Amino acid sequence: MSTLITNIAELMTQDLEHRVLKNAAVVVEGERIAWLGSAADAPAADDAVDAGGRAVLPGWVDSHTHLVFAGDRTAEFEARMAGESYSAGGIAVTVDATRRTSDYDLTKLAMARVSEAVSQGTTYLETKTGYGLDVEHEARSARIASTVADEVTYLGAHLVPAGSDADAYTDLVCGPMLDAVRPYVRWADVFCEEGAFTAEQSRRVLEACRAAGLGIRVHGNQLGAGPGVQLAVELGAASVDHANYLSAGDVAALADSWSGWKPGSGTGVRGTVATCLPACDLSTRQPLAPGRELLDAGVQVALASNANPGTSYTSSMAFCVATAVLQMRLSVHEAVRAATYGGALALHREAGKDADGERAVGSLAVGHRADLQMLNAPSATHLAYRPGMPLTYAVWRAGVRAR
Ligand SMILES: N=CN[C@@H](CCC(=O)O)C(=O)O
Ligand SMILES: [Zn+2]
Repeated sequence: MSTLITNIAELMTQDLEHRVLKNAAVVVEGERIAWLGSAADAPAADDAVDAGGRAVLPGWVDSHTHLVFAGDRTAEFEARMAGESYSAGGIAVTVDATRRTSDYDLTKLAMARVSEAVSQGTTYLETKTGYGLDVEHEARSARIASTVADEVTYLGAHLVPAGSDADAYTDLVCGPMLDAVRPYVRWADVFCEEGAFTAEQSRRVLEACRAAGLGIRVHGNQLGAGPGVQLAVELGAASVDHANYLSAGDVAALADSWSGWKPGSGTGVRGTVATCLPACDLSTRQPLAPGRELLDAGVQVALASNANPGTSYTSSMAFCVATAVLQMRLSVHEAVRAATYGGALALHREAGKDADGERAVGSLAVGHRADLQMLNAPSATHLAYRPGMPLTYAVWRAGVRAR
């Protein structure tokens, strides 16, 4: 079954050549993109959709969310808006509520959050554990996450639970807890920050998880300068997320990590993506991550929602893109790229693999997964020009119409 989507005013491909086509068309066949180009040259298909002069771009790749949780942190948010600052300790409130929620209810909550994201144009989504913090509940979160998200990250090292010794808890994270989550996860993460895990503890977690075959990522430099970025680069993490407080040395280390990468062909050795989380920065009143500076230095940048109940209770990637343009000084093309191709790069899914039939996501090209969104607007510029407007008009996820 094939579908021709035609009469597209602007097709922002985010492919390796950064092509933006006018008066374009796309053919979707099964789960893949079978053809794209000028509408005048489009081949016939079983079915046709008239875009009516709207814009089409890749679906958002949200490479950083925490969706498996229960409970509410409105009071903490209100206190923060009244002047209090965010601290890692708030995580414990969500851990408590999450542990007290049944599998069925927790799954329903997570599924509803994924649906919310998809209805706003997200077509590929990562989510993390991290609100279980004991072997039983981390394994449960990982299992539930694996039923609702495309990619699952083990974040047992989110917070040292009250009453636990930090080093003993780190041993647990590196040992029995890792064994219990291992069947469900592809990535491991650590919150390397004052009040969470030290550099030494973070290193132990990342090394143990890497040895177990997981890809690694880091929450770093969110609340102040710290060792997260350097550790992430040194250990070859796929991404360091937050990256608000960066020294010149941090930016240089991230840039250096990309020296073996050829952006024009998408080949070579990937470095560490800097994943900026602007919705979180606004909600915690932190300075926005220096996305402009990172791009100018040659760092590959992603934008993600960081949807979670504490610091960023939104899965709106369009909001992140608008903020990146309006306040972080990215161009629309750069911001959309960071929210699509950048996220895919941070998840090592930008190129796909022939061997297991895994298709590339985050950009539009023949053979890639047919993950597309159509805006109720003639160009992607409207994402920033009309911030906050409900511009998602249609969504295809792996070739299936999801909205
Ligand atoms: N920074 C650490 N973890 C989350 C917040 C989790 C929470 O406060 O519940 C984040 O990415 O912002
Ligand atoms: Zn996070």
